[in-house]
Amino acid sequence: MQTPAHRPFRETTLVVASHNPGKVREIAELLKGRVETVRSAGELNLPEPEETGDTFIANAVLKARAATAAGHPALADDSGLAVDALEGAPGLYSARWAGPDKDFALAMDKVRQELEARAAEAPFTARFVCALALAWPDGHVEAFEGTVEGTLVFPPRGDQGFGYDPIFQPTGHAITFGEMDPAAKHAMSHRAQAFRRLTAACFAG
Ligand SMILES: O=P(O)(O)OP(=O)(O)OP(=O)(O)OC[C@H]1O[C@@H](n2cnc3c(O)ncnc32)[C@H](O)[C@@H]1O
Ligand SMILES: [Mg+2]
Repeated sequence: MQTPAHRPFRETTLVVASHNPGKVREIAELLKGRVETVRSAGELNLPEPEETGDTFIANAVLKARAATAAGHPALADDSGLAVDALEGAPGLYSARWAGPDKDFALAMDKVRQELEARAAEAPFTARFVCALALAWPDGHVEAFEGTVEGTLVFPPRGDQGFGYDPIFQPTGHAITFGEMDPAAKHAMSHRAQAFRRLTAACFAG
């Protein structure tokens, strides 16, 4: 059986369909040298669509498709933290656990409280998952997923990165993503893994 061909990205402008400045920064870094002009959804005043999908891929696809309204291809990221002892929570609700003020100190503490409520014992194994969707204005979509395994540590450590980074210690490392140099995080993160798949398929030459 023939594997379906991926559509190469040949345009000059790409919209990063995210309203999270931490993500936009990481994605722009990962796209460096591959795209001439990168615009963000926020800068184009694109609305933040409701994330009604029941998978990371479904949400990434709906965010990417919504952002093609500006007439350019758009790249969206839907990601989250899945904790084994919490049956995969917060998962798709990772952003929502931070509440309307996007307070991640609160969200990380909620994770700690939920683990305590279940009398879960360390090591608290978890993974970050990232789905990337690249959509074109004609409706074509390419989507890829990446993960990184690790354990959770409390109290949170480090002020690099964003979101749940200060409690996530990737397997094989003694520091959290919050303590890690951004370049080191980019070399191993769930986002970097998904990016590797995306670039091999759509930015290969
Ligand atoms: O939907 P957009 O506009 O892209 O921004 P968002 O912050 O709402 O993003 P998601 O819906 O994908 O929610 C994912 C949440 O998971 C967390 N997350 C994802 N990747 C992360 C990373 O690399 N480090 C720490 N936390 C991460 C972070 O808190 C995000 O807010
Ligand atoms: Mg979101």
